[in-house]
Amino acid sequence: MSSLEEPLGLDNMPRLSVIGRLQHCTSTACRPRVDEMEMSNCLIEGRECSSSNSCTEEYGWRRKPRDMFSRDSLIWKTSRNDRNQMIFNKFFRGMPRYVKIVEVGPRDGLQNEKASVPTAVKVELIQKLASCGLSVIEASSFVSPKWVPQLADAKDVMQGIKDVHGARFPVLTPNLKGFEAAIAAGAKEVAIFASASESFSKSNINCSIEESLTRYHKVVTAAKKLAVPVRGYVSCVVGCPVEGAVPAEKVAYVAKELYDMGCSEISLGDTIGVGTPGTVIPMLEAVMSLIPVDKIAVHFHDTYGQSLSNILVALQMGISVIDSSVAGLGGCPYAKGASGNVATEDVVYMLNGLGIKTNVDLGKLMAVGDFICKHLGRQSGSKTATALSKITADASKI
Ligand SMILES: CC(C)(COP(=O)([O-])OP(=O)([O-])OC[C@H]1O[C@@H](n2cnc3c(N)ncnc32)[C@H](O)[C@@H]1OP(=O)([O-])[O-])[C@@H](O)C(=O)NCCC(=O)NCCSC(=O)C[C@@](C)(O)CC(=O)[O-]
Repeated sequence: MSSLEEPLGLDNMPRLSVIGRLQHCTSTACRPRVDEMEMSNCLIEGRECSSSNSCTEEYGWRRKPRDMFSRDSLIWKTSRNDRNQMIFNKFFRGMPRYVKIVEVGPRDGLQNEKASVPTAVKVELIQKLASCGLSVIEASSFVSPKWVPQLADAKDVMQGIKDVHGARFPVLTPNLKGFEAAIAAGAKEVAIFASASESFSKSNINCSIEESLTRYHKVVTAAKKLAVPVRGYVSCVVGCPVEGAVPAEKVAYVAKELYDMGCSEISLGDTIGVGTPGTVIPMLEAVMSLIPVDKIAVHFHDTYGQSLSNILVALQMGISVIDSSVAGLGGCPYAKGASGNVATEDVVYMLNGLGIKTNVDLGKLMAVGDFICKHLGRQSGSKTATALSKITADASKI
């Protein structure tokens, strides 16, 4: 594989001298405009910044490129490792060293498939995913088969994976009935799913937010008695297909309710994938003001191609649990237009490039994506898998 095909890691970041040369490039197209360099007001992340101090401290490279990269400058003289460390500190401080990926393909991925996937294929999919090093794989849902017929075989799936080791296999439970069925089928972990939007709560689980919280309280109480960990989802954390923008305070409220009732982890779902860093950051800030960051997971759908940028800001904010779906499978039957989850392959590729460990074997994962896509008769939703499969037949070397 050529160097271009590997994710760019910190060790192979372009040297600052190269960036410096780019800054000095004489073409008018790329030379910083004098008015950009000299003006006392500059625009940072879309907002006006009148203080020249904050601009030069935080974004000095924008205001004074020549000084920063001149041959006499400190940066020019420091060793390459030191320079990379400086870059790391500037952009990646606070990012986790290890990220737990929660693979939701067998549940979120398959719940929206038109064609019914045979139980044996689901079981094989889960086995293969576990062999990639994924430590948490959401296996199915114990929901009403009238509502989600695609997962009506949840009990059989649990039976089929009872001898699969090395990963945890939580399942979704919408009520006590689902919880009891899940436990009887051998589930050791469950997830409950509330919404930050009233309309979506009604269409997804046929009750209001408050009613769902009362229902979930009963599930968590029953789970506590059996020492079964419960994950709590909040859907529509940025936007709702019916109501539009969802206030961050509402998301924080529902997240806190789930946390206070005893959920061990809160996954924040951008169900219809409308979030951008511009809306995700304030939403995460609101939740993080009420819940410890190490209890928060992010769950992005890639409808508008924003997932990776949203994940990057979540990482920068210290979040270390990311939900994703092999081959980008997925979508919610009750959220019209919602596309698949962010592809696990794309997440792993980005995390590899950032030097963040996941313990997931990308080559094996691509093969699993290939396996399920062939069964579904569709192309992979992963850009990484699509690109790398064209380049190398031996993906295990990645
Ligand atoms: C919540 C209910 C059950 C309410 O559904 P309901 O119709 O209001 O419930 P009900 O209590 O009136 O029961 C109706 C029938 O369902 C049965 N029933 C009742 N509960 C169960 C159960 N657990 N398992 C099996 N059967 C069940 C019950 O026994 C009865 O059967 P009948 O007497 O008519 O033969 C229904 O709305 C439902 O199952 N909804 C689930 C919908 C779903 O799975 N949506 C996708 C989840 S994805 C998501 O939420 C987003 C997420 C998590 O991925 C994150 C993100 O992307 O944002």
